[in-house]
Amino acid sequence: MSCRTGTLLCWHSERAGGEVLENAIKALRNRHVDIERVLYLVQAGRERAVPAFVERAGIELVEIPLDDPTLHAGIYKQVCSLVLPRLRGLEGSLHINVSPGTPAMHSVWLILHAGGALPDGTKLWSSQLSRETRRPRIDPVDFSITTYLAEIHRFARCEPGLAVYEPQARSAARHVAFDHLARYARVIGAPLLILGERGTGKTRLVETFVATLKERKKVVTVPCGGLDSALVESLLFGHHKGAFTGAAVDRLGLLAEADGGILFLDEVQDLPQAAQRKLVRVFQDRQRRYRPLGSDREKTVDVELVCASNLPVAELRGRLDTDLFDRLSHLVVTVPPLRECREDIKEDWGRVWREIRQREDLPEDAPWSRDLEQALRSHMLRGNLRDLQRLAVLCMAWWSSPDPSPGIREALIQWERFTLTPEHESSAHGEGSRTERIHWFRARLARWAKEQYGTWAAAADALGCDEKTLRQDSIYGKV
Ligand SMILES: Nc1ncnc2c1ncn2[C@@H]1O[C@H](COP(=O)(O)OP(=O)(O)OP(=O)(O)O)[C@@H](O)[C@H]1O
Repeated sequence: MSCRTGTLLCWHSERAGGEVLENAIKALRNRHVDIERVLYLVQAGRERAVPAFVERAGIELVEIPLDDPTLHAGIYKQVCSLVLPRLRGLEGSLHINVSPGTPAMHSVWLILHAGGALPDGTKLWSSQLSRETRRPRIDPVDFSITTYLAEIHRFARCEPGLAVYEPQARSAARHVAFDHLARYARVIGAPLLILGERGTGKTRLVETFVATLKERKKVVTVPCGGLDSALVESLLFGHHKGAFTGAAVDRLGLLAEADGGILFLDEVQDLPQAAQRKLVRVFQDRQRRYRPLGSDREKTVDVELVCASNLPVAELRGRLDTDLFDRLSHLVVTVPPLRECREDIKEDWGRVWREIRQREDLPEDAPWSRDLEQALRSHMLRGNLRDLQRLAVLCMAWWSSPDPSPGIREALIQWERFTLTPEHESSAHGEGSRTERIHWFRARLARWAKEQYGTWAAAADALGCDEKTLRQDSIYGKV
């Protein structure tokens, strides 16, 4: 039988030494898995305990700094940042010997596996010496738990070009939102309402995460703001030929089109009142009954309802039919604005960049510099992901090689000059935390001075500061 080739991941065993690794490789070969590459993980500072053959055999030694090898969180964090990146673009299969190391090290492999963080098809193995024969053996670990994280990762791998949020958000606000989303999306038959400012990615979340979590591939998205109120009922519920003037042929309607999937009403507050009332009746019981226009027979569909709105909940209550609001307000998730998720901003920026980047001469990974970091960490980002998209496009337009810094600086100035939120929406004292307001004020002052005195040098002179400070200030905050 031919051998499959693969990569083996294994912690160094303090107790049993290099034998564990050698035995695991042999035992895998007996199972027709030929290990070509080994990532041998050793706690930083313990390298001297690593057997000499590891170096001779060209094994990749990965030193992992750990304050305490019994703490799951520390191990998890280090493995995510030091080991997982090495697995990108892996050829062949991945095998993990979960046996060596502390129990916490052991369980982190299981957690990563259940969370979908490892490449598809990764195999977990448990190695030991057979009690009877004293020969090495290796057994598959059956740990086929799947979590919503695993499902989302799988989705992201299927659609690599599409930017989707990382399910393991770093910020508390996003983490809580995704946790709620995962719980609520799994409730079958209950409408889900997703709130959030413009550009927080609600539509994409529904079409990806929510669809995956609900295990429904089809999502029929209805942008309610653009519907013609005279035709909306026929559009949603369908009609029979001759139901009204102009109904020349039968129309199935979006509800029927969504059968077996999700009907997603985006900006639900813009749905005309009559259609809202009719929807309440459709979703009042599990049978989802409705009557197409001009028909005397009821139809039933199997549809999950998801709605989204960028209005705050109090305002939405005022805009929606009372019964529809009551129906929709059982399961509500608010996607936080980007300014409340600063810890995630670098990843967000990276995803936006990769999705927008089209030219081969631009780097695949988003640029990152002190200027960019400061701007992204202090800008109000009222347009959320769309602000990042605008910055990415500007950076691409001003890109300069081989040193991109001047172009990025210019892009930041242009970015700050125009904001996606109209001026009157921001208060005279800025918005957000004290630090954010101070940045906002400094940015306005710097730009005002530049306009007033003509050049950065003259403006700095007039304000009694250095030019560099003033230029830096100008790219912070929101005008
Ligand atoms: N996780 C993401 N990472 C990067 N870009 C994203 C992500 N999700 C969505 N986008 C992009 O951000 C933009 C805004 O996304 P989306 O339309 O889903 O937001 P929204 O909250 O529905 O906005 P609106 O309320 O204005 O319709 C889209 O152009 C989309 O391509």
